[in-house]
Amino acid sequence: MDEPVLLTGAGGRVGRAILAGIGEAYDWRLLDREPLADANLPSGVATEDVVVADVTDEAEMRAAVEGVGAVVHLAGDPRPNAPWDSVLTNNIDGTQTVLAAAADAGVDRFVFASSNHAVGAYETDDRTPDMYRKDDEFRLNGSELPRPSNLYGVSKAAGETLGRYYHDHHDIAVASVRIGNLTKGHPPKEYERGQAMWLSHRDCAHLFDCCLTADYDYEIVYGISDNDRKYYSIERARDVLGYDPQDNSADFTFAGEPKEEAEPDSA
Ligand SMILES: NC(=O)C1=CN([C@@H]2O[C@H](COP(=O)(O)OP(=O)(O)OC[C@H]3O[C@@H](n4cnc5c(N)ncnc54)[C@H](O)[C@@H]3O)[C@@H](O)[C@H]2O)C=CC1
Ligand SMILES: O=C1O[C@H](COP(=O)(O)O)[C@@H](O)[C@H](O)[C@H]1O
Repeated sequence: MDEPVLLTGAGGRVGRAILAGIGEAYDWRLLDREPLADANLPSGVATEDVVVADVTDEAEMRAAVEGVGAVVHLAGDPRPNAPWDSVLTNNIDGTQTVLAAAADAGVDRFVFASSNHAVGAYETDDRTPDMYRKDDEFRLNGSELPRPSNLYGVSKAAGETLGRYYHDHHDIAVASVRIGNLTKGHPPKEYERGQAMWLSHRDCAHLFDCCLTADYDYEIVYGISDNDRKYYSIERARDVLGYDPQDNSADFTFAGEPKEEAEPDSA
C-alpha cells in the first residue's frame, strides 16, 4: 500500500503486537489518547506521524484520516466488564466517529478490532466446557448473528454493524476481526477457553497484514491461531484473506510451557 495506514489504539497490546510484526511493512500514522512510548515506534515513524487524540473527537479524526489508504481501528475500552457509559463513548461513538471520517475522506478500507465477546453467549451451559475441547465439532464461522456476553460485546457487535452500514452506503471495504485472546509467547495459562481462542503475537500481526492487503468487500473473521482445540472457524480468514497462522496452543502444556517439539513465537 502506497498511502499511510492509520492505527488507532497503537499503544495498546494489540497495537504493539501489530507494530512488532509488521511495523516496517507500512507507512504508519499512529494514534492513541496516551502518548506512545518511543520503544513502540517502528523505525521511520516521525513525530508528525504520531497523533495523541481521542477517537471521539470528530475534528481530530477528520484530520487523522486525511491522506490515509486504510484504517486499523483498535482504540477502545477492551474490558469485558466495562460499564455502559465507557463502551458507549469509547467503543460505539468512537468507532462511528472514525468510520464516518474515513468514509467521508474516501479511505479504501477499515479494519475493526471486534471481539469474541460479540458472540460469547453461544457458549451455553449445555455446550461448555465440551466446545473448548479438541474433539468437539461445534464451530462459529462469522456468518452467525451476534450473541454478546456482556455490554462490551454489545459495543463490538455495534462496531461490526456500523462497518456494515458504512460499507453499504459509502463504498469502504470493512473487515471485522473477532479477536480471541492475545497473549505473548504462550497461550493463556490454565485457561481452557483462552487456549481454544488463543491468538499469538505473530499470527495477530500476520492476520492484520492480510486485512491490509487482501481484496474483500465486507468480512467478519475470527482472529485466533490454528489451535487444535477451537470453536471458531478460521476457514473464512484463510479463504478470503490468505491467513496462514503458524501457532497452535496444543504445542504448549496446560500450564503454558512449550512442549519439546514446538517452535514458539519469539515475536
Ligand atoms: N487483547 C485482546 O485479547 C483483545 C482485544 N480486542 C480489542 O482490540 C482492541 C485493542 O485491545 P488491547 O490492545 O488489548 O487494549 P489496550 O487497552 O491494551 O489498548 C487500547 C488502546 O486504545 C487506547 N484508547 C482507548 N480509548 C481510546 C479513545 N477513546 N481514544 C483514543 N485512544 C483510546 C488506549 O490508550 C490503549 O492504548 C480493543 O478494541 C479490544 O476491544 C478484542 C478481543 C481480544
Ligand atoms: O475482547 C477481549 O477478549 C479477551 C479474552 O476474553 P476473556 O474473557 O477470556 O478474558 C480479553 O482478554 C480482552 O481483554 C478483551 O478485550
